[in-house]
Amino acid sequence: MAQADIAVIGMAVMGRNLAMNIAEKGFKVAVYNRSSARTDEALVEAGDLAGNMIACRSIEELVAALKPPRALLLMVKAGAAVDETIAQLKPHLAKGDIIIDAGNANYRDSVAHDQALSAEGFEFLGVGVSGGEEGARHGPSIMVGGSQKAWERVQPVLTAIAARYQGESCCAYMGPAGAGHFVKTLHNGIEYADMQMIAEAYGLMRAGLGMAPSAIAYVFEGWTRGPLASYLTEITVQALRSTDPSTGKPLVDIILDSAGQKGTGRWSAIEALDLGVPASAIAAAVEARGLSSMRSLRQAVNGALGDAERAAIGTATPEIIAEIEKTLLTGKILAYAQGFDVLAAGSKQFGWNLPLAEIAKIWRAGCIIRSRMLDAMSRAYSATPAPESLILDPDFAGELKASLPAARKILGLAVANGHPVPALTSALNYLQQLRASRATVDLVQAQRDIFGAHGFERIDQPGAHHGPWHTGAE
Ligand SMILES: NC(=O)C1=CN([C@@H]2O[C@H](COP(=O)(O)OP(=O)(O)OC[C@H]3O[C@@H](n4cnc5c(N)ncnc54)[C@H](OP(=O)(O)O)[C@@H]3O)[C@@H](O)[C@H]2O)C=CC1
Ligand SMILES: O=C(CO)[C@H](O)[C@H](O)COP(=O)(O)O
Repeated sequence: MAQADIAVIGMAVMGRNLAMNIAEKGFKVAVYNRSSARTDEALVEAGDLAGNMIACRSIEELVAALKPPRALLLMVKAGAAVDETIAQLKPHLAKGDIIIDAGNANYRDSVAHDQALSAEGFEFLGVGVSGGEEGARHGPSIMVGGSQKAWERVQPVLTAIAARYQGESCCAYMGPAGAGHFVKTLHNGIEYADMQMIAEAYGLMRAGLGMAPSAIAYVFEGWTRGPLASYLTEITVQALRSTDPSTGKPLVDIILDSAGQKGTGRWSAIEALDLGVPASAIAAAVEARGLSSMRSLRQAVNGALGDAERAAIGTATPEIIAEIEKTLLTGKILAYAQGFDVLAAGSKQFGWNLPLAEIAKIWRAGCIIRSRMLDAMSRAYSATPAPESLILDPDFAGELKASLPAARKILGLAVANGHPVPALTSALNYLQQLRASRATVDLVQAQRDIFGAHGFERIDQPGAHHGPWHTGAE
């Protein structure tokens, strides 16, 4: 009998935890996985919650279990798995049924799915979900894109299962299809930058100040009570306090220094480039992960040029630690500013009218980049008119002004002493370029005109100009 409010397809980490979350909120959820063993495991793991779950072992069974119009939430691998699942579902669905892709899809795929499915009479939602396993189980941040009608149908479920920040649900409608996954992609781009900059600050304390992981954990723990308070700061403490049971060494020292990535960070950097918006801190973080995985090249360069001599940048005094905190704060504000600039540009380009203040609000809890700073960001974007950049919000401008001298000093020391700090320096250079009263591209314009007659504007006369360029010697 059709009795389930929603289906979840994909019983891996995210899907099974979302299903338990849905069941816990009092909804009936039909669950299905390509291989049934995972469905069985999910039901066992659900314990008492299994009473609100209907295990289905075929697509036919799944579709029959759902109340019309049927809502089917896919939580499978992004890309081909989504395409294949949609193709398998379609013959069994009726017009008006809703397919929800809640994985980390590329927003372009969501736009294409929406077009194809709506032409056949189905509804589509592209939904970004962030929070990992814990978030999926107890409250993720949820970014919805797609048809309004479909959103209204599933809003009670999605709003109920999302995280709450001071009583407000961290689930919101972002705009038409594509908007939800675009916002999730930029969430992950910011996530990459934040994580990389934390790792660079760690590197400065470890190799630059000679501190042990446990001592650095203590520093990060202090930072969880200040402006850097965030989930990522908290899990950094957890990571640095962990010990490898088999060797007794800090676990972080046992982990291969080669980072994985599934694509969302790279997509953020690509979208930023496509939209012509600088997102240098995000791009640097993506490149740092890519470079970390080029192990044979790294070894070859190390062998050819010798080990990088990472010299001390000082001793671990409270003063220098406070300066590193300010450096990280500077980088973090700028990375978020860049991420929001890409969102604003995408919104304009695609006519989405993305709610920037709302985005900052629903990122305050549940998601991986949840942080104290996002509350101030939601306030900043609630202003009328909204600031052109977060850097121009008086509170963030004040924070940057106060932190900038420390960031310059620390990053100067880092570069001079051989410490790689690509994301932090990218962020700082971005700001230094933005605030320079005169950029050095006057010379670039001169070069373009000399080799390509591209012309230039003068500061004292309107119109396009060429040369005259000096020729001959001296
Ligand atoms: N893990 C995380 O922290 C987060 C993940 N996400 C996103 O959520 C989605 C699910 O993530 P996660 O739970 O980690 O699982 P995975 O990304 O590891 O995907 C595994 C699931 O996909 C199914 N699957 C794979 N290929 C196919 C296919 N061709 N047809 C049908 N089903 C297929 C698997 O079924 P089977 O068991 O039969 O192989 C399984 O249910 C992904 O898009 C991911 O990027 C989003 C936020 C956080
Ligand atoms: O979406 C997420 C969190 O928000 C996922 O954890 C995602 O897999 C992280 O990306 P990557 O695997 O590329 O580090």
